[in-house]
Amino acid sequence: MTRTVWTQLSALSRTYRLVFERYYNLGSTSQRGMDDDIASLVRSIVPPLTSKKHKGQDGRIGIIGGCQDYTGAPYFAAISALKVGADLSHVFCTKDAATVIKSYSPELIVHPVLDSPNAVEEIEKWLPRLHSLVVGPGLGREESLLKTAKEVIEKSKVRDIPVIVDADGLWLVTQQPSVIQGYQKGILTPNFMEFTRLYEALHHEPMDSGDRQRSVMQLSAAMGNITLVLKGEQDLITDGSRVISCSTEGSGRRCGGQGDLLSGSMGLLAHWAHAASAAGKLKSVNPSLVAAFGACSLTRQCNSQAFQRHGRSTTTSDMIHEIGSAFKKLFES
Ligand SMILES: NC(=O)C1=CN([C@@H]2O[C@H](COP(=O)(O)OP(=O)(O)OC[C@H]3O[C@@H](n4cnc5c(N)ncnc54)[C@H](OP(=O)(O)O)[C@@H]3O)[C@@H](O)[C@H]2O)[C@@H](O)CC1
Ligand SMILES: Nc1ncnc2c1ncn2[C@@H]1O[C@H](COP(=O)(O)OP(=O)(O)OP(=O)(O)O)[C@@H](O)[C@H]1O
Repeated sequence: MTRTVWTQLSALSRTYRLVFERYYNLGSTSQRGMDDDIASLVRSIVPPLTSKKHKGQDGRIGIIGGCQDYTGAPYFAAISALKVGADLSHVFCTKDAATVIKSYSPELIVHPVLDSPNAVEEIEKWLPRLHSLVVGPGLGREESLLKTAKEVIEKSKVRDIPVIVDADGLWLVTQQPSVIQGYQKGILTPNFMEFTRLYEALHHEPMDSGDRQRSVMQLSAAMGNITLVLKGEQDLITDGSRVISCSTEGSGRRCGGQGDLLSGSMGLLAHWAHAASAAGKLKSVNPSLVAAFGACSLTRQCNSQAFQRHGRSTTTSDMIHEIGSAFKKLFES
């Protein structure tokens, strides 16, 4: 193990250090142990279900996305947050997408404001009530919508709200990295295509796709050590100082919308992780890494369970049906 790695490890809590020592010392055979150890950190952030709480205390999540072309993506993200355990899930979308999204689910609170002339003010009104924000699922790439998303991210940073940036939100970050650069409660969740675009925009040279671990570390560092999840056969999760991989068994099924399940559930887990950290329950661990690992393993477990039932016909809706039992298996057993 290199000196730099040891130096980084010395700053970590005993629990966290043991996790990484095990990983480095035992090599690939320790992946299972590593997964178990991080899963136990995820378990520690899950708020207990008690009769002492009122509606809203376990999470109020906002999704910025949903336009004429894409209504499924914000729905998948918002309903996933609810199914993981959020109390309220809000979608801020364009006017023509709103009725469609409402018709999918009476559980969601849908605001048809994203293309209104005072969109930022309309959304800002809700920010004090929101615990975290997911920006991008089904947002589209229209200039005015991206400008609104940018201003909402700026306002969320001022309020110190965790912000997950996915899909078209990553298109925005590729054009203007400074919108989220260095924000420690920000998490980016690119697929390989989105990652490559962002990498090349930041580094002004083609990426070496043969060494993804190095590339994710480099991109996170260039983004001010923001947490980054490169999705793929293995999900690579980093905050620029270390890489955790999540390879919970999924399936060969790659239907659209799985990334929305991931970002929606990560929105809630990021809130739980930062709240646990602020309460001293998650010491010396980057809460964003714990949230990211939790959401990746959950998504993949849902994929595996849905595939066992539906095989080739598995869709994201089938995966969403599995959230309850997958979560229980991973984090409550
Ligand atoms: N039901 C709905 O409403 C859904 C709506 N959605 C929403 O759609 C919007 C656009 O999102 P997007 O990801 O489709 O757009 P974009 O970045 O142009 O990528 C497309 C190109 O990238 C490539 N590609 C993708 N993955 C790759 C990989 N791993 N490795 C390599 N290449 C890869 C692929 O290339 P191809 O294979 O076609 O050559 C493809 O051409 C966004 O708002 C999102 O939220 C989705 O959430 C789905 C469900
Ligand atoms: N080759 C793979 N093997 C196993 N799991 C994968 C693979 N590729 C992606 N995944 C899982 O699927 C989830 C979504 O990743 P994906 O690459 O489909 O995102 P996306 O393209 O952004 O999705 P969306 O269709 O919602 O836009 C991730 O949690 C990841 O773990």
